Parts: sequence; C-alpha cells; structure tokens
Amino acid sequence: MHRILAINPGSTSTKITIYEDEQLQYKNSIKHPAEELQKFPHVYDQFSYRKQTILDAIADSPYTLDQMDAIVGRGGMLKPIEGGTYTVNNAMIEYMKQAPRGEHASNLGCVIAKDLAAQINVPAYIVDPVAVDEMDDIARYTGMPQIKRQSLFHALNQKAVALKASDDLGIPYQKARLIVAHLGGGISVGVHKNGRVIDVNNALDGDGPMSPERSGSVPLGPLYKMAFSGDYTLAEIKRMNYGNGGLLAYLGTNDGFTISKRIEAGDEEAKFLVEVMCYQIAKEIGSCATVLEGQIDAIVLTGGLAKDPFIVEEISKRVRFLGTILLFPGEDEMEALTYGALRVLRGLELPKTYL
Ligand SMILES: Nc1ncnc2c1ncn2[C@@H]1O[C@H](COP(=O)(O)OP(=O)(O)OP(=O)(O)O)[C@@H](O)[C@H]1O
Ligand SMILES: CCCC(=O)O
Repeated sequence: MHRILAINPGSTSTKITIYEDEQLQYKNSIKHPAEELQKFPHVYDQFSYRKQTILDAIADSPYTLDQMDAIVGRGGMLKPIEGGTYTVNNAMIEYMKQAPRGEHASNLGCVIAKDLAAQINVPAYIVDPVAVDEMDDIARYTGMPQIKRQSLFHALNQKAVALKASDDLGIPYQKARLIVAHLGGGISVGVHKNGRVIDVNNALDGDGPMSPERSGSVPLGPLYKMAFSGDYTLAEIKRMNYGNGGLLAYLGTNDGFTISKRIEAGDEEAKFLVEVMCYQIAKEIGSCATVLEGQIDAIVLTGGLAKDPFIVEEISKRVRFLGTILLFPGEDEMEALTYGALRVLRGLELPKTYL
C-alpha cells in the first residue's frame, strides 16, 4: 500500500488529500483570506505561510507527515515540458523562484512538495503541470513572426479525463483521437492525438473561448487602440483579459450557480451571454475537429460548467454532428495527482526528469 499526500495550491485555497492507494482517506481545503495573501508581493513568497497551514492541517488529521510514502504537488508555469509525472528537482525550484513565465498559485506545488518530502526522506513529484507542451509545430505559428502560440492549459484534468475516456472507449490513450473541453473558471479545448495534446488554446492569455472570468480571444485592432489610449494601465487591461473578463465583466459574477439561477428566474441577458460563451466553445471544438481531419473518437466535456445541463446542451447541439460526446463533469485534480504518483510508485511509468 502507498500512502500519498497531494498538495494543490490554488488562488484562494490550498487543497490537500491523503490517499492510501486509490482510496481517499483525508481531504482539506485550506482557505487563504485575501488579506493574508496580499501581504506577499510574489507567489513564491507565500511558501512558508502555505507550508505551515498544510502542516497545521496534517496535525489536525488522523495522520502524521512521516507516515507518507510520497508527496505530490500540482506543477506550475515551468518551462514547456511533455506530460507525465516528474521528480521534483532543484532546477524546478530555481525556475519557480524566478517565475519567468508568470505567477500562478500552482508554482508552489513543487516547492512545498520537495520541502516536506525532504523532511521525511521520500520522493516528491509533480504531475501534468499547466506548462505541459506537446503542441505540433504547425500549431505554434501566428501571422506575427514575433508571437508564437503557447501551450498553457488545464493539463492535469485534461489528461486525467482523456485517460478515463479512452478507457471507456476501449482505446489505448496512445492511439485515441479526442477533443477535450475543460470548462472551468478558465476554459481550454485541447486536441489529444496518440497520447499528446497537439493543439490547445492558451487558457491564461486571451486565446480561445471566453469563460466565466476570462475574455478569451478579442480582435487585436480595438485592443491595441485601447492599450495605447492612455485611459488604462497595463494591469487594468490584463484584468479585463484574466480575472475580470468573460461572464464576470458582463454579469458581475463568475459563479455558474448564480448565473444558472438567474437564467431560471427569466434573466434574458444572462441566458444570452451563456449562449455566447457556449457558441464560442462549440466553435473552438469545431476548429479542433479540423486538426483531427474529422477522425474523432470522442468529444469530452469536463470541468465545473459541464455539470450544468443548459451549458452541455448549448454546446452539444452544435458539435453533436462530429461524433460521440462524453461527459466527465467537474474535475478531480487531487485524484489525478495521486494517480500520477501511484503509476510511478508501482513501476507502471518511469518518473521524468525536468531539465
Ligand atoms: N452544478 C453547477 N452548475 C452550474 N455551474 C457550476 C456547477 N458547478 C460548478 N459550476 C461553475 O463552474 C465554474 C468553474 O468552477 P470550478 O470550481 O470547477 O473551477 P475552478 O477550479 O474555479 O476553475 P478552473 O477549472 O479553471 O481551475 C464556476 O463558475 C462554478 O460556479
Ligand atoms: C491554465 C490552466 C490553469 C488555470 O486556469 O488557472
């Protein structure tokens, strides 16, 4: 039996779980009040604070740290790397200190995992970080030689549900042709072909469909006029893209439950804007279908918004003609982290080395 502590630092909380093999034994979502996190200029500076909250939570659990066989953290904005389970090493930690690709709460996953694992002399891993990059070269190009498309997406959940979908279809993931749409606070739609995500929208940087709180793609001309108008700071424009964009910008909330209740109560504006978001998601799926030249084993809808039947139907009615639609509502990043570590601990996969 393998006992695994998984750590998933998010923007407002740090989730931890303890599994014994596939069995969840303990979970805790440690909330971090905004006033606490605001004290730290950079995500990396939250290391000691978040680590201590995790140690406090473990002290309140039925377990002690030294009972763990491995510690796995969510991986962050690392250099572009292929998917899989990686042993946490110093190169990773140094990269996260500098964070040249940006600050994301998950940057701390590897740092905390390594520190705690070193205390008890067990391995530390990360699994399928947001920086997973398996894109075909042709997908990287834009019409501006100065700008290349980047692969930054919900790799952990996308890969986990793609494995489950392949299993359900009876096809090995290494041979499957899937379009996976992760519908969360951010939205990413990835083309999975023969075990690799060969194209995907950058969910963090104004690429793809709008989401509950992100703008997705917008026309460039009006954007650069706005950027140079002198009316906005760079930080304000960034917030319009990430954090305050999408449904939140129109409706004042990014909460799918609230929006769904508003629609049920007859709010036509809310209904129309959700239709707009679903239209954009369906268009993105349609463009992914061309990448697979129409040979699609399944379209997979996952993430929190895939729990909403209205949203599922709005997307499905436009993409049904492409083939089978499989639903994996919600996400289980803790399970995905744990299973990634388990595959390595059981010798089913070799851990990869981050260079
Ligand atoms: N049953 C549901 N009905 C409607 N909306 C829902 C439901 N469950 C979750 N949502 C909405 O789905 C969205 C994403 O929530 P979720 O907690 O899955 O994602 P997140 O972790 O915040 O974001 P991300 O998936 O991008 O990491 C939120 O707007 C949430 O309110
Ligand atoms: C890029 C995927 C992770 C996120 O949406 O924060």
